[in-house]
Amino acid sequence: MTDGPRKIHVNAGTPYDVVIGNNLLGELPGLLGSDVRRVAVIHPRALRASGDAIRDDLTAAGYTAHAIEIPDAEEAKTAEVLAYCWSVLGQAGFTRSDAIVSIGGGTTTDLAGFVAATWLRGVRVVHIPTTLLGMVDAAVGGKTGINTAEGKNLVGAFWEPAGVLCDLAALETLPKNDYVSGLAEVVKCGFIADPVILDLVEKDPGGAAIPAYEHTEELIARAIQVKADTVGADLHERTTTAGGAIGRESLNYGHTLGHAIERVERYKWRHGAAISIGMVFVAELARAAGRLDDVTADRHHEVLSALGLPVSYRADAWPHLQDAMKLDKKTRADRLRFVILDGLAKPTILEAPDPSLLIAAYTEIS
Ligand SMILES: NC(=O)c1ccc[n+]([C@@H]2O[C@H](COP(=O)([O-])OP(=O)(O)OC[C@H]3O[C@@H](n4cnc5c(N)ncnc54)[C@H](O)[C@@H]3O)[C@@H](O)[C@H]2O)c1
Ligand SMILES: O=C(O)C(=O)C[C@@H](O)[C@H](O)[C@H](O)COP(=O)(O)O
Ligand SMILES: [Zn+2]
Repeated sequence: MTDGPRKIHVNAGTPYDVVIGNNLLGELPGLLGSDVRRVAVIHPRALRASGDAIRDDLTAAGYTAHAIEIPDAEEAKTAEVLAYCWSVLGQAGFTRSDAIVSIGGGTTTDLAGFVAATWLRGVRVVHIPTTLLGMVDAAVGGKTGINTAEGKNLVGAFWEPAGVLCDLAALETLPKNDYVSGLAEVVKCGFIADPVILDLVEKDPGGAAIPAYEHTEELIARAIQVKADTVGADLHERTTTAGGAIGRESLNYGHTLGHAIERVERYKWRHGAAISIGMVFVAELARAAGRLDDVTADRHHEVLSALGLPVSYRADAWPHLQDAMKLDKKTRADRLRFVILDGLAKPTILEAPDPSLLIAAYTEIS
């Protein structure tokens, strides 16, 4: 008897499943539903062959299918690429009963999800993430959007997929630094909610850094479960209170500084590399604020650097980073708000920390 694919249910606004396994394309027509006639398959340049193959399968199954090629990586998350996709849909006569399929990494699912959210005010979308980061994070939970010159993900919408298909074979062609970048989000889930993830990575960090690791599927499933539970409880990121109860904002652990680094680097860095530094920074911030114990704070630097992720950044960049952090989505009025840990798996918000604490924390990582 062979094991079937694993399914993680996301009980958010419109419930759906994240399917993890191999050869999952047979599930696609069921997720598209019976009304759909036209399908646009949005893929990055690097996955042209996969995008074309899905388009051809859909055509053979009776759909009118189009492949829309977008740039690789962050170059896809722009207003120009968004407008290009809208024009293809318009020329192909896409109606509200038609659908988008995304196949690619988090940049593709973010862009394609936003295309789906905005075309005719919303059409069905199915994500087929092909990076580790896409599988464990970007394709799940309905955050979609693009970057602007002023900051990361500044324009977007919550738009949930009808389903997510994680074909593990896709990870075999992923460059190693892209795979390791995805591990940063996996480790994030370990720190904010599921420390077993940290144990599994620390057992053999060199092994964990490649998809053939014996615990890869468990790491992926655990990280998706953290994301599913979190967005299921607070889809629209509304429940965090000044009193310390924290909802979806916990998934932004390490992202306040991380997104600022991405902007300073003009979106040339991988997201996971930037948030790795961001997580070490907030661990130091929490330690400096007397909120986090030394063992847990040190563990950030240890586990992330053991995976080959960056844990420090240029000292002279601090003024630019401070500037970029002002536009973080968690900021309220002029008050910066950081997700920190009060202990392992105890995320909370540190509101408007004293500038001396911020400088102390940045000094530790620069
Ligand atoms: N919406 C969310 O909740 C959410 C969560 C986390 C991250 N994100 C976003 O995700 C983005 C990062 O995603 P990413 O790390 O997947 O990067 P990515 O989408 O840029 O993919 C990395 C590179 O790998 C290529 N690629 C993708 N799959 C491949 C495969 N199987 N084989 C070979 N090459 C492949 C891509 O074309 C790209 O060049 C960031 O923009 C980040 O902001 C969004
Ligand atoms: O899903 C969430 O919520 C997250 O914060 C997950 C993050 O890993 C992700 O990078 C997300 O895109 C960041 O969202 P943003 O609202 O800070 O742009
Ligand atoms: Zn992220």
